[in-house]
Amino acid sequence: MTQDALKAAVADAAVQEISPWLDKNTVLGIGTGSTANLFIDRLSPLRDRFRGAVASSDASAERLKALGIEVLTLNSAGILPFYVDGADEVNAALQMIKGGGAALTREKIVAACAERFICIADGSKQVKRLGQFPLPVEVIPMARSHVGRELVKLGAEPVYRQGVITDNGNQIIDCYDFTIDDPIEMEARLNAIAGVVTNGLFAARGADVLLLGKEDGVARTTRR
Ligand SMILES: O=C[C@H](O)[C@H](O)[C@H](O)COP(=O)(O)O
Repeated sequence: MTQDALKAAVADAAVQEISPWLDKNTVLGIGTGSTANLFIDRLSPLRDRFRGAVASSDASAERLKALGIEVLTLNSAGILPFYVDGADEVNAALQMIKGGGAALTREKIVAACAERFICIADGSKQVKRLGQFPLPVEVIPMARSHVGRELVKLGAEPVYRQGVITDNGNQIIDCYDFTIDDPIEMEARLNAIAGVVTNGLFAARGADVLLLGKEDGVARTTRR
């Protein structure tokens, strides 16, 4: 199976996962990226069964609207029953690295408002140890060099993601060759650097359910 077929399989599985819980008041949290896009596409035939969605990026909001799904602001939506999103890496504890598409900050905010985070990913995203994928850090532009120096002190090799401006008007630094022994501790340490908006470690608040696409089917794991 191709990677796209595995992504499509987990998008289907996520629709099945949430479908029994939909009603006219349901507002869903929706992530960003190629896997989330496939989920959005599969959600559109069900649009009359739920109220709408909060999107974690302008791109996802546009896709939802184009398919006739109402997009609400997070402030008007309140607590969301589900947040469905992809990941760049996910470990056995369902902690993740996200932000390959630069949407990490809004993803973290929408996920924080969700009762259940459903991570949908093809099998290539599963890792024993987080950090082979360069960890994205969103920074206030004037702080970029300062944050870069602090990241070097923490053992990372920071690389400015040229030409990328986030939906929040900020910049991204990717951390290469980064040893992450304790994801929860590192998530907090990085967020404490002045000028960091957030980082792509989703460890303190990992996923609650992982739907992982493999050759022999979709494996469902819940957080222990
Ligand atoms: O900023 C982007 C998000 O964190 C994505 O969820 C992540 O990069 C995975 O994207 P994809 O489903 O395209 O692999």
